[in-house]
Amino acid sequence: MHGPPAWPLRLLVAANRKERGAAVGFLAMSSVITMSAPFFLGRIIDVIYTNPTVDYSYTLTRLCLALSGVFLCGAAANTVRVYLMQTSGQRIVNRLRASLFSSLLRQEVAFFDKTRTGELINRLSSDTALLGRSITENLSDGLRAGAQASIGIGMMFYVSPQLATFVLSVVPPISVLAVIYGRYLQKLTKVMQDSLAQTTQLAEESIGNIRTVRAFGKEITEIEKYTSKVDHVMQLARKEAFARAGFFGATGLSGNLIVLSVLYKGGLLMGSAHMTVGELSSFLMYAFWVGLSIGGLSSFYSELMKGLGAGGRLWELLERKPELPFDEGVVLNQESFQGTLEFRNVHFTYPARPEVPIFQDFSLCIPSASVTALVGPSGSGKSTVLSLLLRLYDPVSGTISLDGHDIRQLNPVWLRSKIGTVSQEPVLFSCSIAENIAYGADDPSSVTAEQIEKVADVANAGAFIRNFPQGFNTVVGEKGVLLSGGQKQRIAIARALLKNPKILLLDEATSALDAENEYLVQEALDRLMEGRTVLIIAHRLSTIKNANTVAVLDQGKITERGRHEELLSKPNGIYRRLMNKQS
Ligand SMILES: Nc1ncnc2c1ncn2[C@@H]1O[C@H](COP(=O)(O)OP(=O)(O)OP(=O)(O)O)[C@@H](O)[C@H]1O
Repeated sequence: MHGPPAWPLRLLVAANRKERGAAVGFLAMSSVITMSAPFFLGRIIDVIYTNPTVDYSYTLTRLCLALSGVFLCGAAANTVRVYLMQTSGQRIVNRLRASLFSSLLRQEVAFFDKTRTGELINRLSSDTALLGRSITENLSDGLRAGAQASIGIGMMFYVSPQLATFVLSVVPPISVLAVIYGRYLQKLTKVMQDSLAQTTQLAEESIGNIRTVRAFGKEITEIEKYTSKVDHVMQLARKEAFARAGFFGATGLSGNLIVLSVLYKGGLLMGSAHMTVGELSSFLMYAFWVGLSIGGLSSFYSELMKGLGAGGRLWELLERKPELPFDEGVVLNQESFQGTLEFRNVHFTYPARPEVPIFQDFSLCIPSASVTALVGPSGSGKSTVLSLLLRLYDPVSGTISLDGHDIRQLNPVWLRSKIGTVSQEPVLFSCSIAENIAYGADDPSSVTAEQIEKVADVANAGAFIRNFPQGFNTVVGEKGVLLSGGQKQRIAIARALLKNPKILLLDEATSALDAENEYLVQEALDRLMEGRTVLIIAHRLSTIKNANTVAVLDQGKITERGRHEELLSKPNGIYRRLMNKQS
């Protein structure tokens, strides 16, 4: 098991104190009442047996009525206990989910390069529920079984110490069996939850990419892959079922054997007049309850082991410290913030692929309030430059600075709040267009409809949005599938306009838009770029020609830098070759 074993208990302690106290109180009450029943029932039997007292029917009625009242209280206490445990259980699951989600979203981007979405979703939905159930409802049932077993055993000794000693010599072997079974279950659950996580991963990927799956006609392949994953889960479930069946068979058998041995030994004791029939009946009922409670305890134990099996992975994720800081560091004041960016002797490899160097001695200055166009062959690392500026990754060595401050010293949340991005394939959320645009603001709820319409107009998006029947309330579908590429881009530009950042990172679309769309997007981009520090991954000649500087990225470093015409005039320049190839 990972992490300190006491942590599920910590979670439990975190649940509402009053509720917990009340639940334990009601638990004690219902257990005591349930366990007093056999004693009084034994008394009643003795009353029935020794019938010829004067007040026979009066005593019997009174005893039965009193006992019914007590049972009623017991039932009420039990009802409240179950209710409280169920609600506090859900609260713990919710809290667990919220903390896990919050821990996940703070992780560095490299973590998501290595971990798959479906797996994380499974941890969030299935593992949390399993663990939550195991430490609440199950714990409550377990406590009850424990309380009843101890009271029962105590009462057995009270009623007949001789018989009790005889019976209890049978219990230890069953406990050993339970421990072995629990260990096995804990291991199995870990494998099972991992396997379930893989299944969710596969489903998430196929459903999320249904267009690609359909275009390649791979539905059947995907279905087969999914089925085989599900089959694997089934195999594991079968193993668990087998162990469970054996275990429960064994405990059931030993329960019956205990009852039989009580009857046998008790019969002998009664024959030698050491016990009354009422006492033997009470004892039998206690033995029966103890048997049931021990059964309950073993299922509690096995459920707990399952919870701990699922909990180990959750714990790893909950406790994981992001490798890059999330919201700490220096914040530059408004006056000293200019927006000059500089890479100096940067070496970089992706953490997921440390053996492949992307940048070696990469240096580049991006002056404030000017446009720098970045060009270079495909795969040369242009998008990586943008990722490093957003501090999605840290360089292996060298520095990246903003106005002379190493960005590793700056607060990443502040840094990103000053940077706007529009990528080739802008990602929209499956909400309304207005909400998608407002996403750019620090506080989306304070953005007015007028502000949204204004930026949409500046981004040349207002007209087409108003043409939709639902206007700005049109829902764009998952990742914006209900919009065209050019429309998505203009919405992304409006979003960036609303953010109004000093620094702008743009990735120009390579895919050709039609002339009309192209013009509208270009005009919107030009308006967006005005007065900001811009780094643009440029593909279009017009963008390159208009840039204040063109930087050529090749083989992990900037090889040439200057205006378009200057670079073109170099006879053997890489830029010249690149441009020739393009045209
Ligand atoms: N998250 C990642 N983990 C590991 N390697 C990556 C990652 N992202 C990109 N790479 C690798 O880094 C190199 C540079 O990729 P990058 O996307 O920066 O190139 P690019 O110049 O923007 O390419 P293009 O013009 O085709 O978009 C590529 O070889 C790519 O395989």
